Amino acid sequence: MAEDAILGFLEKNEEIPDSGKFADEFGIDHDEIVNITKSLHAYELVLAQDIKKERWVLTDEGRLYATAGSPEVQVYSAIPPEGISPDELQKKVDPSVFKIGFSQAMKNKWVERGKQLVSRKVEHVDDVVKGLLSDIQAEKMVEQGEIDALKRRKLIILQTWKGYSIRKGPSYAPKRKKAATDLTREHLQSGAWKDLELKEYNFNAKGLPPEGGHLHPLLKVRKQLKDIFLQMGFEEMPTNNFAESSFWNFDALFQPQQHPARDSHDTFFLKDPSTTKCLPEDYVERVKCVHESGGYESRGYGYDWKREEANKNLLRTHTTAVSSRMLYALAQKPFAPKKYFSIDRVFRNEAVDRTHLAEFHQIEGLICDRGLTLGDLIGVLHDFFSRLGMTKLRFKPAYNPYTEPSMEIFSYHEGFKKWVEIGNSGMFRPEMLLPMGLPDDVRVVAWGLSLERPTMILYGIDNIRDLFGHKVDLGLMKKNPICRIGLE
Ligand SMILES: N[C@@H](Cc1ccccc1)C(=O)O
Repeated sequence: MAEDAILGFLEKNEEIPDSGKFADEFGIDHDEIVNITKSLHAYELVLAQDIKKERWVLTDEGRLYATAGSPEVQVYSAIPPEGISPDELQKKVDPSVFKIGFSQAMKNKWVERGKQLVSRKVEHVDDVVKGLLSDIQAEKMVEQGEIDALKRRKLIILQTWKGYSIRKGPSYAPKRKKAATDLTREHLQSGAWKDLELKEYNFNAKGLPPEGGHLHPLLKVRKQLKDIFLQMGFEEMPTNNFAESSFWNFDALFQPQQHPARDSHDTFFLKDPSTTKCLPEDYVERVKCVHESGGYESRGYGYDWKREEANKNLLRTHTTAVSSRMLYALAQKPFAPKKYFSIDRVFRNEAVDRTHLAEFHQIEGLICDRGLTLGDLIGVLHDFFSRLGMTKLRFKPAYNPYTEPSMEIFSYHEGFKKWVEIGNSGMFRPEMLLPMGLPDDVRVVAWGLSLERPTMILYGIDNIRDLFGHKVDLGLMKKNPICRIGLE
């Protein structure tokens, strides 16, 4: 509308001498005229020249008096012909104008103060100030002396007004063709493409920054944990076999064959191949013996151990299966102390809910050395978890078939204001280590935790399913751009 008005006016007239007056005449907001003029000027449809004008405008206070009357007249008018006590008068006048109004009215000698009463000194007053303010509002000429007085009373201020004088430019046309940014399907269908003016490409414009990859929260926390283990001098165990035999997953860990965890309700057994063919026979024999009748100062479980049960293949239910293989391999060589860790996927046949999934990740650490004690385990757990930001730890006696003593690990969560269980730990039993062939003064302290639990705590996620598949919130991932932290 402003554009049509300007270009249309210049079709018949030489010049718009003052954009301000033009805006008033056509009833268009001056800011709009200014914006359109700038754009028309940039495309040389018009030539615009700056004009600056200074003019007096009313302050907020000035605008108030221009309608309600000056404070001195407000005070004068509040005084009845018979006079009034100062207290009464004060009650009748707006408190924001009373003081200035009263002193101004005294100065003008319109009112006088007797012993008890304030009374009018003149019969009639003109509101000169109000009149002057209205004149300034209407941009009428006002004498310099009056201007100075109003300025001193902060009722008016000088404002610089900026506008343009506008003439036709070299590319003037009564109507501007809008340059299209895209060639659309509509342009093609309607035939408008034929005389379409396309906006030129701006090769200097900054493009959208390209998005690099981002680490999934689980990968990010896995990386942090891996770094912690490496800083503490741990070696990573090979964890690539999700499929494992019951032997390494349970039997080698002195987990009896009737244990409920070995039920198909808790464990996924493989159909094909359903059994393993390759186990170290003499070690299997020692494991069978320790389950059935003990040895190494143990009484064993006293049941009939079945090879078929140990042969059954399954999806590993914990990464302690990896640890049992590693410790057995270690026992086959002259003894050297070791610190091992693993972080990988495990599987449990569990009902899925907001805190359980049928597959998740386990973090496992173990230290194998002569003469280790429970104190060593507690010490290393404090070191490990404090590197994750968990400094307040508590331990609770627990039971695992393969550790004695065993401890659940709790950490105080400042946000939840409570102790939350974060892992499980213990010292591997002699019934597990001695059949492997480890020297009898070698002790192994170990602990395990899920990767999902600390990730959920760190990212404030309360449903484990939000960490998997299409449910992962991209906003969450965008917190971890790969370029900054590096892919492992
Ligand atoms: N394997 C145990 C964790 C653990 C590892 C090592 C020692 C003690 C406990 C679990 O699945 O919960």
